[in-house]
Formats: sequence, structure tokens, C-alpha cells
Amino acid sequence: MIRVEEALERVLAGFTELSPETVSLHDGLGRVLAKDVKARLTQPPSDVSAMDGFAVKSTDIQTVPVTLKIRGEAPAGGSYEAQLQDGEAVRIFTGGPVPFGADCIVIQENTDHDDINVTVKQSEAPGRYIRPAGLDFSEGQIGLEKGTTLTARDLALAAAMNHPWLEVYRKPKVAILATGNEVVLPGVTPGPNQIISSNTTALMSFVRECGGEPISLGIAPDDKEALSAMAKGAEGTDLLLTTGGASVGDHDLVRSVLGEQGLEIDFWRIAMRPGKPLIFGKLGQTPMIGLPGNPVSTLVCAYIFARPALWKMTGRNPDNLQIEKAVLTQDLGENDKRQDYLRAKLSTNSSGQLEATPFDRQDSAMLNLLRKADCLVIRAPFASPASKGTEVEIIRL
Ligand SMILES: Nc1nc2c(c(=O)[nH]1)N[C@H]1C(S)=C(S)[C@@H](COP(=O)(O)OP(=O)(O)OC[C@H]3O[C@@H](n4cnc5c(N)ncnc54)[C@H](O)[C@@H]3O)O[C@H]1N2
Ligand code: MOO
Repeated sequence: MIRVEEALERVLAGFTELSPETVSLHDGLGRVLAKDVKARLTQPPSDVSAMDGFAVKSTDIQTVPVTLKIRGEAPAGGSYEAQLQDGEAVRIFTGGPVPFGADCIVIQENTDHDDINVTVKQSEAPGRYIRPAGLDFSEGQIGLEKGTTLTARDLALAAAMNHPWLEVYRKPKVAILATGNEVVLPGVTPGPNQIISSNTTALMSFVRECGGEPISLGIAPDDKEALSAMAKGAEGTDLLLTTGGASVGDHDLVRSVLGEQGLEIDFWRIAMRPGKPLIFGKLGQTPMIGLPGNPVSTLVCAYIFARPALWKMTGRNPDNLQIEKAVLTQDLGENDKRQDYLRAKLSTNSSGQLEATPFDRQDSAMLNLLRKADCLVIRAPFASPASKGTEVEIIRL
């Protein structure tokens, strides 16, 4: 059994960045930028008004009330071309370009006006209500960095910077193959000893969450031919995730059957709980992570190993696990040789400290508890007994 750190290093060594592709701005949500996005223009392109009112010279309105002559109009998208002279004003609207010669805006609430004259009732300082050219960004400025997972806000900025197309990493295609005679898809009426394949759903959603494109290869029965034929569906994908059949039972066929098909095993079995029988290898050109079948083991191992692989393929830093600290609300015994990931509840005590309460039962078949957990408490191999109040490392879920 190898340690989690070594296993992770070996997994990451099996993946490289995928090539970029161009997508329309509107298909960019959740994709990862393969190139910085630089502004193709300056925003606003010129000094513009932030309010509806009148563009004037501040020197003209030092003493109020004062009446100025309205010389024209500057709506958003239009402009007043002449130079503003002393004693003049231009009707202006929000977003309208400030005429040459004007240096402040008087909001219309502070005026009395007809079509010919405006009486300004309040003085303003130079620059008042003017958004200078480039206030938001200037041409050539980097707005979004390579490696950004695009959100609605990011896409709005890319749009404002005039990018109808974006270069993003190709989505990793991830084949998902469940195994086991006992598992059937959700919605099927299970036979007397059958259970539902929650792992297929878990992994498909998980892959999507990590920016990949899941492809379900279905459920292979514990049968050499079927498993072998179904695993061929992974050809041409960027990662094969199997779930189940990773352990030592007579029906745990993944290593033996895929081994006959050319699976080169990098490692099998790691010092981790849940997740001991994890397999990593390469089937033809496709890296494969063989996840243990227990539902909690599948998801925790996917989180610890498949997530960084997907991040690496999409040009993001795979080493970004957010580890926080919390104090235990109960004693924990000495740990054995496997690094433990205990499902736990989080709370905050009266001194504002984060507290972790691991569930009493940590069976890797208990999906309901995984769902109720707020975090995983990490316990290193051979960790000494930890009493209530001890600080431990946690990963929020
Ligand atoms: N003698 C030993 N037995 C086991 C060992 C061991 O070291 N020696 N390891 C145990 C550990 S730890 C784990 S984890 C499991 C994992 O075994 P497999 O990967 O071979 O998984 P299966 O036996 O196929 O299934 C385990 C469990 O999970 C259920 N399962 C399987 N697939 C799904 C699915 N798609 N959706 C939901 N649930 C699934 C399955 O019905 C079993 O109950 O092995 C231990 N045994
Ligand atoms: O590794 Mo298993 O996941 O302990 O149940």
C-alpha cells in the first residue's frame, strides 16, 4: 500500500494539459480559459456622463442661480460636436459623451429648464458626475486570467471587452463504468439482492462539477466478456473511471480482466480510508482510475484523485485542496496505517472557533451520512490519539 501523497503524485504524472478550443462567448459558462482575455477597447471610450442633466463649465456655476444657454444635446450613442463656450450648457443623458469644454454635469433635479435656457441652482466641482475614459478598463488590459473557470460575471467582462469568442481548454471526456451483478440504474425495480447504482450518478455529476464531460458506459456485470467489451467504450476518452470490483473478492474482476486487455497498472491499493483498493493505470492510451465500489469510497477517492487530474487537464492548479483547521468536540483514538477521511459535522463554538464532530460510524457504504457531513477530518497514518479540543485538518465538502 502506498501513501496518499505518493499516489496523488503518480496520478498527476499521468495527465497533461488538453489542447484549447474556441467557443462562443455564450457557451463559455463553466469552461476554463486557455488564454488571458485582454480588452480589445477602452471602456468608456470617452468621458461620459453618469447622470441625466446638463454638461457645463464648472467656472460658469460658481455663483448660483445662474442661467445658461442650451446649445444642443448629447445622448448615449450620440454627441455634441462643437466646443462648449462660456455661458453655454448641453443637455446630456446617462452614458452620453461629455462635450469638449465642459468639465462637470449638473443633474436635472438641480435645474429649472425649458428648451432654450437652463437655470442651474447648485454649484458643482470639476469632474462631478463624469466617468473618465478608461474608468472601467483600457485597451490591452488583462481582464481575465488563463485558468479562470468562467462565471456569469467573467463572461460579462469578456463581452464588455468585445470578445465574441473565447479560447478555453477542451472539456476532458470521462468514461464512467460501474461494475457488479448487484447494481442496477436508478428507476429500475431491483431484484431481491440488488441495489441502485448511486455511483454512476455521483460520478457523472462530479465530473461535470470539475469541468469534464461524463460519458456513462453503463453497468458491467461481473463477467469477463461483458466487462471487457464495455470497457472498450473508453477508447478515445481522456480518463476512464471504473467503480466497484477493485478489491480482492472472487468477483472483483477489474484488474484481472482489464489486465488481459492491456491495462498497465501503476499502483493498486493505497493507505487510505475510505479507498484502500484504489487502482491507477493506463488502458491503451487512456488513463484509468479504478475507484472502490463503496459509495463513500468512490466519491472521496474521486475528490482526492480524479478532481486534481481533471484540473490539471484543464490548465488549473491541481494542488488547490483547501485545507482548514477545526477543533475536535470529542476524543479520537490512535490511527492505523491508513490516512483517514472522517465524515464530520461542523459548528462554531462560543469563541468563534470552528468545531468538527465526526460521526460515530464511518462505514463507507453510508451515503446518507456523507450527504449529511459538512467536512472530512483528515487523520494522518499512525496519528496519535487526539483528545477533545485538539486542532485537526479538515476539508469542507
Ligand atoms: N477481504 C477483503 N475484502 C475487502 C477489502 C479487503 O481489503 N479485503 N477491501 C474492502 C474495501 S476497503 C472496499 S472499499 C471494498 C471495495 O471493493 P470493490 O471496489 O471491489 O467494490 P465492490 O465489492 O464491487 O462493491 C463494494 C460495495 O459497494 C457497492 N457498490 C458497488 N458498485 C456500486 C454502485 N455503482 N453504486 C452503489 N453501490 C455500489 C457494492 O454493492 C458493495 O456493497 O472492498 C472491501 N472488501
Ligand atoms: O476503503 Mo474502503 O473504502 O474502507 O470501504
